[in-house]
Amino acid sequence: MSSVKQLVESGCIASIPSKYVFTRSLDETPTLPQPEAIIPVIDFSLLTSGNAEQRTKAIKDLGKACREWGFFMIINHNVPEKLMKDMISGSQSFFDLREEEKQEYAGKALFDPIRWGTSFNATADETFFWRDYLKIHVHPHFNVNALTKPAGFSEVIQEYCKQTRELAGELLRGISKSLGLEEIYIEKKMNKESGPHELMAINLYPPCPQPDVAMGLPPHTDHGFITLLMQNELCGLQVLYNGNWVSINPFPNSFLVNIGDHMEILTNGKHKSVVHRALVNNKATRISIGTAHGPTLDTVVSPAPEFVDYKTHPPLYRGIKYRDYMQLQQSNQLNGKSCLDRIRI
Ligand SMILES: O=C(O)CCC(=O)C(=O)O
Ligand SMILES: [Fe+2]
Repeated sequence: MSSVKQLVESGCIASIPSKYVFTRSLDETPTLPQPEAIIPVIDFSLLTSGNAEQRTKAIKDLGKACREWGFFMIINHNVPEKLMKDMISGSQSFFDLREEEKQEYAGKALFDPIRWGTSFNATADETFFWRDYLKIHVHPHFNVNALTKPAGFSEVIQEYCKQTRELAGELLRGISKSLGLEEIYIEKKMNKESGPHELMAINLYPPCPQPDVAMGLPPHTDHGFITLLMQNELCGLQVLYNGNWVSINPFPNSFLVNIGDHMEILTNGKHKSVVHRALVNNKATRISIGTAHGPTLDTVVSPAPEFVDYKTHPPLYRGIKYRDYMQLQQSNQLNGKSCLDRIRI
């Protein structure tokens, strides 16, 4: 396997190999000029505020962001800035290891604990994406000894996951409340007691000589209930909003949150998963770190009774085990909402 990083470092390439040329359709969805799309910003300190009025307002805003965008930014959270920076520098150091050192994690299967690779599914992708990745199943079982290099990175990941798990839990409780349900409704559906599943994807997008021709990650939605995403200072993420691409320029020290397919399934389409993609640039390496928070692998997620009315709003999706859904996504091309479409009734 040749990584994009190795390709870039192997010499001065002026144009990208043909297998990376991503054909954009002629009726390409337009990208909105910046000031026209103000993405929702949720102040986490208000969501957890002791002031009932402030909390109620934050929960209402959260519900609106989930309904209208399926995407929002979180500010004033409790995850230390240094920990987020250490995640970025640890990730960079991992990808900077010699290719032979990373090979230990190459060619692994979807449910192997740690997997290093390139594109999305390099054995099946017709077009390669300009992205290398490190994927780690960080919960419920994360073996700190499984990732020995770079030194100390495992411990940083472990602490980061502990902190972001709390953040995700608070968001899921807020989303449950915003849906008029008991606070722990979604967490119960995740089988929280037996340890919900968390898959972390660390994405590395090296500088690309032809950024308009290549694609970091094509339009897709994420599996799981929500994904928490952070990045280094380089932008590239776009989300689909009202038929337009919106470029996301997050505030420093913030998190981005996507609604995933399992939230859409559970709420029978009330909260829709958001289509997003990652563009590349020709200036510097972009790193993003996304963690999908889903139920336990054996949980079957289906539309919950609270969102189903057999006369007016019957179930829109058939129930499927989280494990099988991930497998379904992995074994097909990453393409918009095509995975969710496979279980649509
Ligand atoms: O790099 C990004 O901003 C998005 C990454 C992403 O969508 C993913 O890992 O699923
Ligand atoms: Fe994604």
